[in-house]
Amino acid sequence: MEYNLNLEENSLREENNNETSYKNPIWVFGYGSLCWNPGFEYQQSVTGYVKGFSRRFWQGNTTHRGTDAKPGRVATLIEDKEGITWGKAFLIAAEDKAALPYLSTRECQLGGYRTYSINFHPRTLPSTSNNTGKNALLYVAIPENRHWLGAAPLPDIARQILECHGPSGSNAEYLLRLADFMREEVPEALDEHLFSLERLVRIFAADMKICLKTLIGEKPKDESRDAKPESSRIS
Ligand SMILES: N[C@@H](CCC(=O)N[C@@H](CS)C(=O)NCC(=O)O)C(=O)O
Repeated sequence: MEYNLNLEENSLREENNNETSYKNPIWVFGYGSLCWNPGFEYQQSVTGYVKGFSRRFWQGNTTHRGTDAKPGRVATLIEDKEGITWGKAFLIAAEDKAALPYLSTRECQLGGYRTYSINFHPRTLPSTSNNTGKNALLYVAIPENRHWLGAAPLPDIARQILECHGPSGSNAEYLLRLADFMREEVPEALDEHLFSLERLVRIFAADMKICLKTLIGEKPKDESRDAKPESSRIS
């Protein structure tokens, strides 16, 4: 699958993976672990969405939620003309010199993602008048990368997620915290792929008498400068 990298409103515009500083504050849009575990300092965050893409657990991962022997599955975006993907955008201060190098290592070097820019639509901040949203960096794994796994039957993906674990924790934590983020932040949004996987993981865990609470552990602390304690409901 080739991404149409031309400069249409909803397309991805590739950026230099190694760009580490910008003259102005810059938005980074997260739609996977960045939603609940950004791991970098930011000035503010806002829930929002991107158009023209859907989220899929089609990216393999051996450095955070899996191993070389048993790769896990993490989120990426695929082109979908009718798609809307909700996530969270983080504003990084222009003088911040740590966040982008951190993200480049975490996402690109370790995860096989590439850096793009896209228009995102904040839910609460006033979008620009012509409703094109705000420009943001985001990290997307495309099929040509070395970790790509691609589509598979949902039960197979769910079993893989339930079985895998890596240096950052269980693959199940990754899935369930993202589902939790969506329920808490965007209860009205439907993400059939995400919630079907969550349902299957919960069913398989019950069948195998796996305690998900133990598998998931404590939620990472928020790095925002005005961190508010967040409820982390995992049952
Ligand atoms: N780029 C997506 C996905 C990012 C993602 O999930 N990356 C993984 C694999 S490189 C990661 O950083 N995981 C950290 C973790 O699982 O705690 C996002 O915006 O959230």
